[in-house]
This record gives sequence, structure tokens and C-alpha cells, in this order.
Amino acid sequence: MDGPAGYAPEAPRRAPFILPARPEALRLVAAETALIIVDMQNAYASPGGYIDIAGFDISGTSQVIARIGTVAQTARAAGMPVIFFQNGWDPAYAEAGGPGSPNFHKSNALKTMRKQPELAGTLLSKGGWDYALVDALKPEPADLVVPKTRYSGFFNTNIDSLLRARGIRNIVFTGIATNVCVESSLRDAFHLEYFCVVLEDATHAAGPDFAQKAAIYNIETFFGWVSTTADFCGAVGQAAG
Ligand SMILES: NC(=O)N/C=C\C(=O)O
Repeated sequence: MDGPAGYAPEAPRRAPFILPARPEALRLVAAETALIIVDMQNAYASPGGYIDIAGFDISGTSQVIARIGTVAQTARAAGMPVIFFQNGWDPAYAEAGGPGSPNFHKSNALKTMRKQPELAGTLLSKGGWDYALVDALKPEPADLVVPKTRYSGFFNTNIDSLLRARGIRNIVFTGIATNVCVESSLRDAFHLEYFCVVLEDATHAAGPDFAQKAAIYNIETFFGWVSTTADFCGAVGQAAG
């Protein structure tokens, strides 16, 4: 079937490529693989955003932004769907849940705003700077943006339908935070029978270094595979010939 006139994404490639990964290399096909970019918002990656204000270290995020930019360009050129998750709630925070929701008690964004009332209404609020994707990683016309209100992008969203409709079997994960929204989403994707890979140097944890190491250990050992930006771009590029 012909598509509409206008922006024409590259046809996805069917030639398999071998992605170096731990605990073992994976044989993937671009046409069955999607890139998910988790929560690359000012809240998680920019000085003055929620995670910075809440006291987490964001010193490595600029490198992660640059690597994700490279990965996204490589994925688009191979015809892979590029999907952005975007975390947050309506400006009245109804979607965050009230005292009857564990999210109300565990979300460090909500806790920070309760502690610092001058921040009320600013953190992770749809339409605000904190909620916005970082300037360096704006979606292109064929990319998809999936808003989410909890850590996992597979909970109460249409991501599973979007992926299944495109014949996707494999997901490459990047973004922030490795130990929270990346790991939560990847675990849910595993349980929905997707083969999941995380590019470890294109992720950043919320918390100490052991949080990054533990998340990567969990993924490598129980839920999926671990690779790198260079290996992903190299393998996809080689398949392109
Ligand atoms: N994107 C994330 O991993 N978020 C982590 C914490 C939060 O949103 O409070």
C-alpha cells in the first residue's frame, strides 16, 4: 500500500545483523526492532530539572544525551521506529494519584514539591519546561511519543499496540533512569515476550553508581541483553553495507 505524500521514513531493513552483547551476541533484523528512548526530559537530564533539584547526580547526562542522538540517527536510517517515552502528569496532578496511590508517597518529584512549596506545579507537569524533552533530542516527524504516568512505559499506555502493529519483536532501550523507568519498562516488555537490549552507556541511573551496576546486572542476568552505543551503531551500519 502506498503511504501518504510527504515525509517518507526509510524502509526497514530485513538483512540480519549481529549485535555484540552480554551475555551473548544477538541476531537482529532492523524491521523487527524498535528504539525506545526513556524520559529524556529536562526533569531527568538538565541542570535545574527535577532529578537535579531532588539531589541526584546528573553529571553524566550530557554524554548520554549525545550518545542517544547518535543511536537515534542510526536507528532512523535503518528504518527502525524511534519511540520517546515522556513521564509526567496533568498540571493539577490528578494523574499522579492522591494519597490513595503509592505513587503519591514514593514519587520524589511529588515529595520535593511538598517539601518546597515554591516548586508546586513545576515538576513533571505537562506543558512545563521540566516535562519537555531536552532540546538536543527532539522527535522527528516519523518518531512516536508515548506519554506515561508511572515508571513503566508499558503500564496504561498504547506502547504494546504500537509495537505489535509494526511487527516489532526486539526493543533497544536507552534513557534515564537505568534503575527506575528504563528497568521497569524493560521488565514489563520482557514479560510481554519482547527481546530487550539496553545500551548501557546511553543510560544514566538515579542514585549512586551501584544503582547503575545493579540495574545492568539484573538486565544481563535475568531480563535481557546489554550492549553499547558503538556496538549498536557499528552493527546496524555494517548491515546497511
Ligand atoms: N524516568 C525515571 O526513571 N524516573 C525516575 C524517578 C521519577 O520519575 O521519580
